[in-house]
Amino acid sequence: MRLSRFFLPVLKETPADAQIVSHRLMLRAGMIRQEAAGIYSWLPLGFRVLKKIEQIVREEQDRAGAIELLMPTLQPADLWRESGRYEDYGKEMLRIVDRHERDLLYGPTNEEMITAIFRSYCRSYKDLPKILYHIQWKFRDEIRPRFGVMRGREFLMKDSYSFDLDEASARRAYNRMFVAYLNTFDRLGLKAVPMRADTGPIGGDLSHEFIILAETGESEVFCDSALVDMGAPGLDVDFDGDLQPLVDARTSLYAATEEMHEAERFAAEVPEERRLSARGIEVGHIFYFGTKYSAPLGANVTHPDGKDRPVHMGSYGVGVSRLLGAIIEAHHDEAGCIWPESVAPFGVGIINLKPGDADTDAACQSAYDALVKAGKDPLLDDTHERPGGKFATMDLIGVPWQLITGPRGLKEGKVEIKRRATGERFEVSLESALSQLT
Ligand SMILES: Nc1ncnc2c1ncn2[C@@H]1O[C@H](COS(=O)(=O)NC(=O)[C@@H](N)CS)[C@@H](O)[C@H]1O
Repeated sequence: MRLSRFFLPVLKETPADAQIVSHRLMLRAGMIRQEAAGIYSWLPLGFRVLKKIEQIVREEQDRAGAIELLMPTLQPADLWRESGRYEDYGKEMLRIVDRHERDLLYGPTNEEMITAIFRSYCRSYKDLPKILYHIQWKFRDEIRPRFGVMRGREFLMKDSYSFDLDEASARRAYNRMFVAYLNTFDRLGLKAVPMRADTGPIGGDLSHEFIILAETGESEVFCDSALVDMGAPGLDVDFDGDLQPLVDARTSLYAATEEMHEAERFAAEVPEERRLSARGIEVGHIFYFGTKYSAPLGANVTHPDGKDRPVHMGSYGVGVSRLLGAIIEAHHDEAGCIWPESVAPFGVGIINLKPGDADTDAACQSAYDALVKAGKDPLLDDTHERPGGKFATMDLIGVPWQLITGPRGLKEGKVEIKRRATGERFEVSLESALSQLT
């Protein structure tokens, strides 16, 4: 992409009302634009990152055996009357009446709808187990949307739903998602800690939140610090095998959100030097809630003994749009974002220090062509901005590598590459720069 043809409305000044660094940087870097409280347009740079995050979430769901579909954002109120949540959900629910005076709502989550889909087609234990998921926009009329996309009103969520014969089988689905989440957040460059969590409006009696430790996080959490560096299970995990030991290794160590925290247990179970209390960002939340929705909605299957019983279910959410904020909170410096290569909007930023100078233009073009060919998705700053401004913009938008070319360096056959995450700079020939970057 050539910057002169892109659409990157960076802001010179820091927006006053943005209280946390991820919100400030997303506005300054021209990634989002607020259209209303908690409702954003995703400008090209932010949208590129959102799609990369979404794709990694998708790949790890598929690896875990979940099947993707897509449900609408709008839902009939009658479904929620069947489950009894239409009234309970309260003011966070955006209720809509269509031209035929029918009650609709903008879905905050999809337990009812996915259960209605399941009950329409699945009647036998032979149809189980199933994990179905979609990646779809949700609406929750938060009383105080804040921190940019971190707590929006319209936000993108991956929500999966599992259907099993009984609790034992449902726990295997829960374990699949637990492991898939650890791998997902690891691929996003995040250290996510699974914590015992409250089940809230979703319900059930088994739930874990996946928390990124960050001082600007809204959640207060307490855990055994040994959990933080435990690493992810790895992409070669056998999802058809017994995942319980992997899950037990993590859930046997103390980790709880504020609502679930038990100070005495914390003191008794965790050696003092490993007691970590911190603030964190909830990027995922998984639940097992048995027949909470399948019973009222009549989602029954015939068991091998011929008896009909409601299926056992769980739901598993990831805050896809929230993850942009979480990744910036975890990876930034005073100059701007520092995107992990897996989700960076561009792989390499080429800076032409003197557009119009034949040698420099030629060097930039050949670097650009080589990087495109290598699938590195380069951004070429071919604008007539002064060099200082070019460096500042490339640092702000957080592209992991910069390739800087100008007439002086080229005279000595040199270009400069800079690693954004560490600031390291290397003066090398264009050839060796390209062999390093491709
Ligand atoms: N207002 C919000 N803005 C941005 N992300 C949000 C918001 N509310 C929730 N999320 C994200 O969505 C994830 C799942 O939301 S949830 O309420 O915990 N779980 C569910 O809705 C279940 N139906 C899981 S499928 C959360 O872990 C969080 O990362």
